[in-house]
Amino acid sequence: MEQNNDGSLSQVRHVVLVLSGKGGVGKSTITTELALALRHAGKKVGILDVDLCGPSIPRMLCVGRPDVHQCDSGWVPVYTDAQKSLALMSIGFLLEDPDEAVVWRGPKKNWYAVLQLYWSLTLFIDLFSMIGQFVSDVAWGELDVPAGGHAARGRPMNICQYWRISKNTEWMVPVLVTTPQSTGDVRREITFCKKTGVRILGIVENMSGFVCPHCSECSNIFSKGGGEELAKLTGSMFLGSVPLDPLLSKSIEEGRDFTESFPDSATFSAISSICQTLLNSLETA
Ligand SMILES: Nc1ncnc2c1ncn2[C@@H]1O[C@H](COP(=O)(O)OP(=O)(O)OP(=O)(O)O)[C@@H](O)[C@H]1O
Repeated sequence: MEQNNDGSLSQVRHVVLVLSGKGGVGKSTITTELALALRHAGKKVGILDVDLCGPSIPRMLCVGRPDVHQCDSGWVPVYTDAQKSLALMSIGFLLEDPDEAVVWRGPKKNWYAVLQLYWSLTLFIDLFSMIGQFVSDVAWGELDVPAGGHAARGRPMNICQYWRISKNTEWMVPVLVTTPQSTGDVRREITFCKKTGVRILGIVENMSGFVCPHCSECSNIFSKGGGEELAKLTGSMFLGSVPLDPLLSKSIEEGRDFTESFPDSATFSAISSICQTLLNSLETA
């Protein structure tokens, strides 16, 4: 397994894991938008979507459910552009129906019984170590930044543990996504990262204020600044905040590239600024 790991990720410069303490706070959105922003910055990027509970990144990038195949070095990711600068591999590509129970498509079908068993017992640990193997089973080729492993909610840290076991801790650079008020859940993830020696790249506060679709003014409908506060409290870097923007959710629903469609928006500036801070931290690490 380790050999495989080294092979498939040997030409990948950085691995950034996008985590949160709970569901629905915008892991997929932040992963997708950061990947697109990195691509705009001229980087070659890959996304690994390991959200078993509802892989949504293929929809966000408008790639549907292509038939994926394996080459000698693993699963061949799907490229979202002609220049092959944004690669995507999603666990959803291997499922019969991503909207239904976990049932692998094609050759992975023999996992079905095992997965069903683990699913019903909610014993995710072995399931996630299998996801860890999935990470190393993708033939990424040469990439600057795979912006995520988008980790499934629930037990994302099992993926970190897998990497630790694989002696690749230096790749583990989590970006933690929080909403302004749900910082307690992320705090637990930070504690875990610190205890296990996993380096934290920083915190992103998502849904930070609401952008009015009529006048574009941003109002703080919830409290603001929880992410920055948490960063200070835990000695982590604050990467920036992204507002709740109806134009962003519309772009995501329609599979359109927000960074291309709304380059003059404040939300785009926020995403670009996070992307730049991320790149600087990765380069100076
Ligand atoms: N900044 C934002 N502006 C507008 N809509 C957003 C923003 N962030 C997330 N959303 C919307 O919120 C919903 C949940 O986001 P997303 O799927 O990215 O969360 P998640 O943490 O990946 O969820 P899950 O844990 O279920 O996988 C989506 O409909 C997404 O379009």
